[in-house]
Amino acid sequence: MTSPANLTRPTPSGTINCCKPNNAPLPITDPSNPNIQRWPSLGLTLVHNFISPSEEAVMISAFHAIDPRKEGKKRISQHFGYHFDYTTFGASTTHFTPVPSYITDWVLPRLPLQARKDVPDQFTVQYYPPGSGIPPHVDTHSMFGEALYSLSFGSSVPMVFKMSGPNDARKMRLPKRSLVSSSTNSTSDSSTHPETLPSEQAASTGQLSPPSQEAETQSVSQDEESWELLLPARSLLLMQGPSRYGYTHGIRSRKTDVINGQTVPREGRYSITMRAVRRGDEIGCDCAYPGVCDARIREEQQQQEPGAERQG
Ligand SMILES: O=C(O)CCC(=O)C(=O)O
Ligand SMILES: [Fe+2]
Repeated sequence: MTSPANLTRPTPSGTINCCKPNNAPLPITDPSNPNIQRWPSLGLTLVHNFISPSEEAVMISAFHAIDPRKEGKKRISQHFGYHFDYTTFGASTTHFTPVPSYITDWVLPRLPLQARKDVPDQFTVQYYPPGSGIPPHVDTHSMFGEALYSLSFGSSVPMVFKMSGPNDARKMRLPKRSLVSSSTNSTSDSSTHPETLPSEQAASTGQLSPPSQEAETQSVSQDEESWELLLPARSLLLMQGPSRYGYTHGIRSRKTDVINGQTVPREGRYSITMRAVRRGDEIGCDCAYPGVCDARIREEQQQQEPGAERQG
């Protein structure tokens, strides 16, 4: 399917190129590949038909071979690749869950990579039962490479984007809350969940309104500055630049979506979030969004600690 992504919410004018009728950002279709849409000012790329329907069916079966649950309200996560090490605040070199062949054979070789260091080595496969979502958040800046990938399958869903503001910055400075989704594979204890990064444990800075079950009830706010991007089944979303560092993304918990003017019941959706773990000296961030940057928040908090060395 190559239909254009459906943008159903308005965005404020400003740095984003907007369009009528809904004032939402318009994509540019790659002249040499109609499956690829880009929003250059946001750093977003959407690749339609990234996997085939038969590959999708195999991936769904593989997920449920590990966890048969399909009902319920909770997002279910499975984790593959390198685990986080809370002692080093980086990736463990020993704690690793083998990555399934559907990822190594079908997904990784097709990723649009800017650089070799962007090759993801941490994978979160999630199942969203119908009606469930993920609260708005910014994926941790310092611990992962810039390129964040999300492959959707099973069904389509609108993802909500919103430029972060003071309220998001304030939330990121609150003490950590429960963060865990329902995880079932042997490797999916909360310490390996990418939503529970060391930075969050220490400083509650990993993600905004972290994607906890408790927070699932907290719907993504319906305001004029947010807008939705329909992620079709079998499409790959790449977030870089402003969409990676400055915008929150999330999925509203709701039973139906309005897609192209039609009310459509939510179906079960799967996604694979793919990230490249940063190690050693690579850990850090100098983005243009310090309000929601875990590296900056950590610096602030270190300076506030009694006995911390103060510069100047
Ligand atoms: O399900 C998705 O497409 C996105 C999930 C996400 O934002 C995350 O795991 O950080
Ligand atoms: Fe995310």
